[in-house]
Amino acid sequence: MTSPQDNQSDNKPTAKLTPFTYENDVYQAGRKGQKPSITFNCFEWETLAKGRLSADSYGYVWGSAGTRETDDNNKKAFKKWGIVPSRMVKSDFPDLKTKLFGETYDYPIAMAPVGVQRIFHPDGETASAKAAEKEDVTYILSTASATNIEDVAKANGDGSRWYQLYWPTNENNDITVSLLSRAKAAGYKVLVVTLDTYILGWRPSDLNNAYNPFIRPDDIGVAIGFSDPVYRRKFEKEHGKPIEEDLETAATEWAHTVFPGVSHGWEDLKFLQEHWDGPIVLKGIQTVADAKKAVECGVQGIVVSNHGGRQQDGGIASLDVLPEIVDAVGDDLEIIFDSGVRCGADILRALALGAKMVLIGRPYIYGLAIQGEAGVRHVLKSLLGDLNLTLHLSGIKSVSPEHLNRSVLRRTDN
Ligand SMILES: Cc1cc2nc3c(=O)[nH]c(=O)nc-3n(C[C@H](O)[C@H](O)[C@H](O)COP(=O)(O)O)c2cc1C
Ligand SMILES: O=C(O)C(=O)c1ccccc1
Repeated sequence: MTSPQDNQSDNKPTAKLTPFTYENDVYQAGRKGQKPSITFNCFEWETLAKGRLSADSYGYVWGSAGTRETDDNNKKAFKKWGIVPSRMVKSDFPDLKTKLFGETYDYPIAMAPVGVQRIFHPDGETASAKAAEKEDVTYILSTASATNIEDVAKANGDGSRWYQLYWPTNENNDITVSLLSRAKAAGYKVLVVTLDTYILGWRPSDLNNAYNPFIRPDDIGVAIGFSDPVYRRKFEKEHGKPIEEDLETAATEWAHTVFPGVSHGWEDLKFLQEHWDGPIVLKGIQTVADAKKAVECGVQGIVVSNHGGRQQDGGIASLDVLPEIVDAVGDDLEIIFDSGVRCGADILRALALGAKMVLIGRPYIYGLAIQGEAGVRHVLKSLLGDLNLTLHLSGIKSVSPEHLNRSVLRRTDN
């Protein structure tokens, strides 16, 4: 990636003729007869992944709730906003840096928490976390991961990482405290609490395959539970044997611990705030009313997300609720966005509507399925390269709200 600069004098066009961009590398390699090993067509990543994965695994990542209406709406919503370019803007490549929670992040994208990644590639989360570090993109680790908190931190090295909590409901909260202290000790800086998944949604593709990777005993989605000292002790005390002697029961009980079928309430947030001293972000907010409750509770951020349409059918697009939520609480906490982002223009649109950061879900998992770490890196570099050029060719100097805001968009459906 180019390192963006914005300190050029105002009266000279200064964009470098041969920037060190991904596309430039690819075109240069082409002169020597080398063709890229993975497509640059972002929609074909899904098709390629389908060719590589078992029907069960592909169905799991592609799957959405019910009739897929929420997922369809997510994708259609981006098309309702056209990007209107400004001309004669003298500037270098845009500055992609974004500020959240008092920190500067190199890029305005992060990798959404996605569980069970070893069903997509044997290297699973390790490959994704390595790719994240190499591309300077934040990795968000899911509680439903196939790799434990400490091993992912090791793979991520000096990279930026956040931890996503599926919030156990056991009586005295000791498992929650254990997960939080492990995440803190392993260098995860921000706690993302997912609110929309206290039970998995109605997913016809998984039902047809009779497939739920999370309840398998081969530690595909239970690595964090199985490696947790508090959960291990609790299991042993209750069953009189270690987890290893009854993986089946241990997996089922862990699933019930983190997906209890009942939501926590707003009042419970206090407990997390007492046990986590960094920023807390609530993922899954879709209404102004809930966004205001998040402000009242004193959390530092929200992810406007409908889980990529995987949880509730018949929902509206996550992008459609973003502007009203930004208008209501944008000055009070940080707003992050996900659901349906597939290309650079989609990232641009979500940022223009007021998000400070955009999470990428399925696309990087398709990259993982196609070529492990290299596949994830390809997807990240492609999305950033596409974003970079789309901004630049729209005459937008940076992703800060000063330059990238609603004035660059026009509704196309009225
Ligand atoms: C296979 C898969 C597993 C996921 N697992 C989690 C998870 O463990 N925790 C979570 O908060 N969200 C999870 N999500 C939702 C993503 O974090 C994100 O909200 C969603 O993928 C965004 O939509 P998109 O796929 O259209 O980009 C998962 C999504 C997929 C596709
Ligand atoms: O599939 C999902 O969307 C999800 O959040 C999840 C839940 C449990 C295990 C793996 C992923």
